Amino acid sequence: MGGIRMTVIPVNRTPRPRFNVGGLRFVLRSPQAAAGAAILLILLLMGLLAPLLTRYDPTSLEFGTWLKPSAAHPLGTTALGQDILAQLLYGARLTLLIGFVSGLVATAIGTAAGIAAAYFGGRTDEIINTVINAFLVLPGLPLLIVVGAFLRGGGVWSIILVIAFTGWAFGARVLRGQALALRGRDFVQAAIATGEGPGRIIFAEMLPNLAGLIAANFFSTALYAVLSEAGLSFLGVGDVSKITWGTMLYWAQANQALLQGAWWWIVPPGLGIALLGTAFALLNFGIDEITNPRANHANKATKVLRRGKAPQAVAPQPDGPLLSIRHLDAGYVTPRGPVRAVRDVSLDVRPGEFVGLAGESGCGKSTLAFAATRLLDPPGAVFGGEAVLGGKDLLAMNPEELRRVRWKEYSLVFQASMNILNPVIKVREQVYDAMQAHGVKDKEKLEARARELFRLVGIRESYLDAYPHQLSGGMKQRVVIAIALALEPKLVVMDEPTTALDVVVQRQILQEIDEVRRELGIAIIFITHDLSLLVEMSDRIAIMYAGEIVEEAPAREIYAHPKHPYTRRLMTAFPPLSGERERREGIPGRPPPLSLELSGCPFFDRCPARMPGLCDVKKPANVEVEAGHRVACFLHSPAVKEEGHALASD
Ligand SMILES: Nc1ncnc2c1ncn2[C@@H]1O[C@H](COP(=O)(O)OP(=O)(O)OP(=O)(O)O)[C@@H](O)[C@H]1O
Repeated sequence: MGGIRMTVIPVNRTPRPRFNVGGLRFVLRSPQAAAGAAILLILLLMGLLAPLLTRYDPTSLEFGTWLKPSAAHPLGTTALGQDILAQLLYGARLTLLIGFVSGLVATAIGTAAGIAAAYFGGRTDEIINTVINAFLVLPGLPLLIVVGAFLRGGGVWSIILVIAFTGWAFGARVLRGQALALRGRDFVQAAIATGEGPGRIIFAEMLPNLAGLIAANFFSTALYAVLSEAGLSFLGVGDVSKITWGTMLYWAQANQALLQGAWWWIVPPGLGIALLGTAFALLNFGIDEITNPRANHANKATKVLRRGKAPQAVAPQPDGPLLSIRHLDAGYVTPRGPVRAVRDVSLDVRPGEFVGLAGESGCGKSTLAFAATRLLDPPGAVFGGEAVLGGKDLLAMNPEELRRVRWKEYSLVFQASMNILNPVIKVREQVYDAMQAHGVKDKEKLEARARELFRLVGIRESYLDAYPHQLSGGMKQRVVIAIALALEPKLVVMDEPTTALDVVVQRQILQEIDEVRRELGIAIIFITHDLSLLVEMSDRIAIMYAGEIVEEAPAREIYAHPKHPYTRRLMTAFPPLSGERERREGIPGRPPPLSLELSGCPFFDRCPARMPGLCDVKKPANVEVEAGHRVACFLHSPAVKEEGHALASD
């Protein structure tokens, strides 16, 4: 199915941050993050409480030189007679500031560049990617030294700028790669298809999924910043008049502390840098663990609890169709001309009715469903006709009118719908979102409705707290069905909603769907290849062939007395509802290409009962041959048949 798969069910998300990466709860949940945070906190406190932890001024030269560690100077003194403990404590301030601020600036640049490149693509991506690559191929240290030397004398802020300027590109590249993958995911495509703006998509859909990566990026850039500052200072390129752990190492080296055997001058700042690096690395791992729900949770057993509920009476079906499709023409605009996948199709769906749509692969079922619900994306196009839902022609609505009725009046579930669930957002919020987007704000109502929906589709309520990956495919599809039902639409279009699932789960879900629609009186258009399934479930079945509806009748009637030769062949191609399984015949031949215009019956070439000179010359009209039973075949329409014969003998 080209062009239509991105269109989805009514998930409308509100842009709110869903990650509280810094939350204490999260830190406590990951031992690594907890250890990293503890080390960082200690180093931070060292800097902040420096005046309380030492009574010495770090720049004071009043002590003896090269003093070994002692009670008066626990870490000894420098060659100039400064107290090393005081330098270590005060040095933590600038070291941490440079690490954090450079990390933040570089991460912000990298994130903005990476996401902008991935989201906007095309020229924007080309330009940003070229700049990223240019920065990546420039050797890091020489670049740092050159820019550092250039900005020398600019103080701490110039160091921060230098580090951020040279350190953003790696993060940008990683972010771009991830964001590109994310942009192709169904839930982002869904957001685009439902008309969400770039800001909302980037901040509400993409950023939460990239939060782990961005956090990891921040900590690795902060680590890079601390090491770069140490390196620059060590080489004397930084501002060596300031006290940082890097400049401490510079002065120790400049005074040949190692040759003097003054290890106490080198070890403390070296250890400080190593500890800070360890803290950032641990936080990095921990945050990955926290923000990546897959890594965080073992895949739990996803046993589905089904409730034993007696089916209730079918909702009364008042006269008049809920959906009336009239002379719908739709298909695809291709370089080789239009493909007419839906040809002059008319079909009514009454309130509460279960209408099955069957036919071989490629006959236009999905195109019909998507076109009629105005969800056909380019290159798909509606060429003509109307689709009147509750008195309003969907095909004539402006985008705003359409947005108001879509999802509230009708929704859609298709085979890959479960992929529209955002993997990093709990299921509860995704169910809430659909309702919130249409005005339900009261938390209690939202929760009660979410629970009710889960009960309806047969999922234990506790799974509202789960992330999508914790659910099996069947459960995810149930969640999507629950969301599609959230606003109690009058019509739900289901395009092979269970095909990707195993047979047992398929059955269970289909029974649930049937019960739900009976309970809520929702009309359903159900598309599947499985005709025997449709016969069991549907009130009415429409058979499509080569873009046309060739037969339409109550389910039992079409099963017991199929009239169109194609329907008959289709029935024999499927196993019977009961009795022994036997080998089934396929239908020989292929349907005609939908790019062709056909003058006669589209089944002519494969029809065992074809009447040359008639069926290939004139198109049989779709007429009601018995109450509620329509067929487009000369064999079953005497009047038309006579007319056709007259034509054939002309
Ligand atoms: N993007 C596209 N460009 C051109 N032709 C397309 C495109 N998408 C679908 N088609 C054609 O439209 C016709 C109808 O496709 P459609 O998917 O509606 O059939 P279907 O009956 O739903 O098939 P299936 O059961 O396999 O999903 C097919 O012949 C298909 O090749």
